Amino acid sequence: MLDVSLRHKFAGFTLDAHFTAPAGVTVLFGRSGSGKTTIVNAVAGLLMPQTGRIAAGDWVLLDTDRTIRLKPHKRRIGYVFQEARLFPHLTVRQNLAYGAWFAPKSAPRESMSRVVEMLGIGPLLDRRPGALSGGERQRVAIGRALLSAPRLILADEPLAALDEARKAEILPYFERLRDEVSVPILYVSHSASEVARLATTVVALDAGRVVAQGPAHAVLGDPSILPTGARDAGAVLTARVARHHDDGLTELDAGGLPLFLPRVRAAPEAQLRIRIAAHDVILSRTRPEGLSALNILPGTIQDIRAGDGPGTIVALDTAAGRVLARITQRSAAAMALEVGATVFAVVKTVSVASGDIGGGAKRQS
Ligand SMILES: Nc1ncnc2c1ncn2[C@@H]1O[C@H](COP(=O)(O)OP(=O)(O)OP(=O)(O)O)[C@@H](O)[C@H]1O
Repeated sequence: MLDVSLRHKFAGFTLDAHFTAPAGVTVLFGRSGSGKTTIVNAVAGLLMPQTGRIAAGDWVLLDTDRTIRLKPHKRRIGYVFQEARLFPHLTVRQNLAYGAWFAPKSAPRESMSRVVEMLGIGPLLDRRPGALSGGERQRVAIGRALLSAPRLILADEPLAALDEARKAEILPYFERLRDEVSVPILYVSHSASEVARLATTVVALDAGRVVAQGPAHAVLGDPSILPTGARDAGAVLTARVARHHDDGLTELDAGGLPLFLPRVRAAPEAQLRIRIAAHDVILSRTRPEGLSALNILPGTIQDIRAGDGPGTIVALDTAAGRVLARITQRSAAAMALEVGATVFAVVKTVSVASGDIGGGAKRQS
């Protein structure tokens, strides 16, 4: 468990952030300038906040009241940056061993063989970084961080420099880390898809303050938060793979409701997390018929939030979970939508991007 409490003033910007990161992935999520990097720098020890306390369990990194200020290299943090920053003259095996070299000898740590297996880097061990793809390099960097016996892993936009294919390659490894490693992971992102797939906990930031923190489905499903704006709005559902159909569709069971997606590579019974973008959802007052869309989720409206423009976000609770819909204020008025009303959310099967479907997530309540 990581506890962070920070206050720091720059000219024109005040950071006043307090949050707790339990096991799993805690994503610092907010638009540019909201304070993510300032927090990361304070946790890393590169910025000395005017007041603050940072502790990973009983390991105190900073406590300005008690004048505890550990130097960056003493903080026992495993870093994963945008670029892998491996030593080019060392093999993958030697780069991994370098991480372990700095771990205190008595510290509990992951074994090299487990880390190699978890990240699928066995075949790469004798290569040098120059002979690896960007995604492979990043997996090695994650391994190096894990082998340093960290109290905390700090991942600062680790996918930002990768193209979509490479992101898709790395995300499952972060999912495994989240589900199989007990070290808390503090992960910075401004990508709603990444947050939806990875976050155990979301810390939403705005102008230096934490505006919400909690499980991903609760924070992303709250239309009053929207850390990166209404365009990015989208709720997260958890569902189980029911069966694969011959016509290329996968049928999920989402709280008893069937949800059809283009073929998902996951075994029957696997638990998935699915982000449904709010702009891909259509609302209807009556159950639609004669429609090409396969997914129709009945629900009850919980909240209606008009934006600055012509749009409005409608939040509804369905048996599958919270769904957000972004529609025009004109439509909301024409349909006389109100809290408590029953509506049907229509989600096109092909609109759910493969990057928005993640594996292994246990729903936190
Ligand atoms: N050393 C500094 N001196 C003065 N102001 C600073 C300093 N560092 C950051 N700031 C200001 O603090 C605010 C938060 O910046 P920060 O880099 O933490 O945001 P961010 O959420 O990480 O943004 P991005 O996603 O663009 O990296 C910004 O307004 C920035 O200009």
